[in-house]
Amino acid sequence: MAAMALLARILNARVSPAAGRGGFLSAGVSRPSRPEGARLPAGTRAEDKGVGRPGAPRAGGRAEGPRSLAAMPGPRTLANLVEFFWKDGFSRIHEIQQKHTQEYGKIFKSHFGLQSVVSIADRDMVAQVLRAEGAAPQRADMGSWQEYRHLRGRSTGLISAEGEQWLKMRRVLRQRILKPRDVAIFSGEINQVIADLIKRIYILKSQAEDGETVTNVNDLFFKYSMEGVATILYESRLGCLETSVPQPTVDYIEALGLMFSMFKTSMYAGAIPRWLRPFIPKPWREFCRSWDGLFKFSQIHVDNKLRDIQCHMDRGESVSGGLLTCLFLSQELTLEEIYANITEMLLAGVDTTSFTLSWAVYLLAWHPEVQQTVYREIVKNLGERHVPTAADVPKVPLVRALLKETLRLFPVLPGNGRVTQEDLVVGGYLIPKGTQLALCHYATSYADENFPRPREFRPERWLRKGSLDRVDNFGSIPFGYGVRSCIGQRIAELEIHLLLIQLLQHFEIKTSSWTKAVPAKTHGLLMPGGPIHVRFVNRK
Ligand code: HEM
Repeated sequence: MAAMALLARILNARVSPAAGRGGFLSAGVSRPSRPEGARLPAGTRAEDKGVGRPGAPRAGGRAEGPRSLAAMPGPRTLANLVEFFWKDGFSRIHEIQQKHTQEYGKIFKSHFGLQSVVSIADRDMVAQVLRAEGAAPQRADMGSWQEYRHLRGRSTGLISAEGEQWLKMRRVLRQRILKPRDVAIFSGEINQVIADLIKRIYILKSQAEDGETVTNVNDLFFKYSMEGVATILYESRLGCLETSVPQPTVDYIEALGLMFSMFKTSMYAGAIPRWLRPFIPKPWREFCRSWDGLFKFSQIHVDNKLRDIQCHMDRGESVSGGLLTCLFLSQELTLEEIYANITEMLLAGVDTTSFTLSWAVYLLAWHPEVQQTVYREIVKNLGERHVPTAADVPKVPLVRALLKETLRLFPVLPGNGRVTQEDLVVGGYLIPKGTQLALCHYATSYADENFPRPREFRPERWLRKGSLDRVDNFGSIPFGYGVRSCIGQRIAELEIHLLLIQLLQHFEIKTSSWTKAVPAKTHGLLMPGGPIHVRFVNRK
């Protein structure tokens, strides 16, 4: 299914190859103290080794300047075109990150037509770029998103907005959903959705040939994620987990599907200059059509809720509620801003969560010993049938570790983007203001120096050994970092933690004769490259 594909398109498609052979153990990111200096071979300069400040005098006394982008290694335009368009590199962006990192090193430059992108596949450089960001970081050029909104008289939402407009909306939403305690109040609603999902699993099992296998679990988790996030965003149920799904919900799923199926087409929508549109109209037309569908759906549900609130107010009753109610009553956002943000959050919150759940279940099925350890912790600390709430999650650290390890192995957004807002020196190179950076999270997630035995599924690597132990690691930041990080992180975590606990309480998840090894593929997001089939065996 589709959703966050467009955000991911922006974030990933620009993530091409990453760079420079070996070399950069740690690289400084700082504002350049002077313009481009003399060029030295990569790996020989002080700041390449992370031991010099740009512009600082070297041991011999002469100040050494950063190298220019022209000196940065990277794949040539033609090689990139062949890789992406001829060899369908768009579905292997995650692998290409690793390949290019090996070929060119941890910082490298790629060209896509007129645009060049600097890719960074080093944990410390990523950390320093993100720590150096200003008040309103920019992820990528959102011109086509903004143009659609302008055309239809719509507002931008958090994903598509920039500058002051973004800051204003982020400030409002941050107060409501950014902290775990803000979203803890939704445990009850999410648990109702989980109860429906578990009922659905029993129904699907009863229809299965072997009485246990659920085929294509992502279909199920897509419905769960959509229902879960909509419960929070719209404060109402959509009926995704019912046997017969209501028509507007079916229409919305189709609009998402359209966006997903035309992933490449929609990429071109932004890339094709306006003057060419009369000659190649399809990408832009489809892009608008799918946004029309997504906005329409959100508007129907937001309006329903607002009418309901208005009725209560007209009767003089006091009104309280969740996110939408608060947004409406506080009047900090205009109605158009509410529509736009709810639309973009729904778009961002469905596939991301469902792919992560699919991978978690896949990993548990293939690693029964890990599953058993997690299950034992749940039974010991929560009990066999205790319905958990957010307050219970810290009592089962292995469940949190399971999610972190799943997202390390399968980061839904294998790469992220930033446009530099001032000149920076990264890895010894001067990166001018306005450069598109691609942060290669997939490559850093699989780097030995960040995660020993990186291919192994070992949730316990995320457990803290003591209260002072820190397991944060910029090698794996699946929700991003800093002021522009994922606003829905706590919602996603709540949905995933509560569901994993209850799934394991009810079922032992096992492979079946239909279960195959499923590779990851990039289709905007990093997703299962084939259907995942597993058995849900009832616990005694
Ligand atoms: C496993 C689930 C999820 C993952 C892995 C994920 C990951 C991400 C990442 C990596 C970013 C970019 C952060 C950055 O640039 O630093 C992002 C942005 C965003 N996410 Fe999520 N996300 C998930 C679920 C959700 C959910 C459930 C929602 C909504 C309820 C959501 C809403 C957003 C929004 C609105 C943005 C843009 C924020 C901004 O620009 O201010 N995400 N997400």
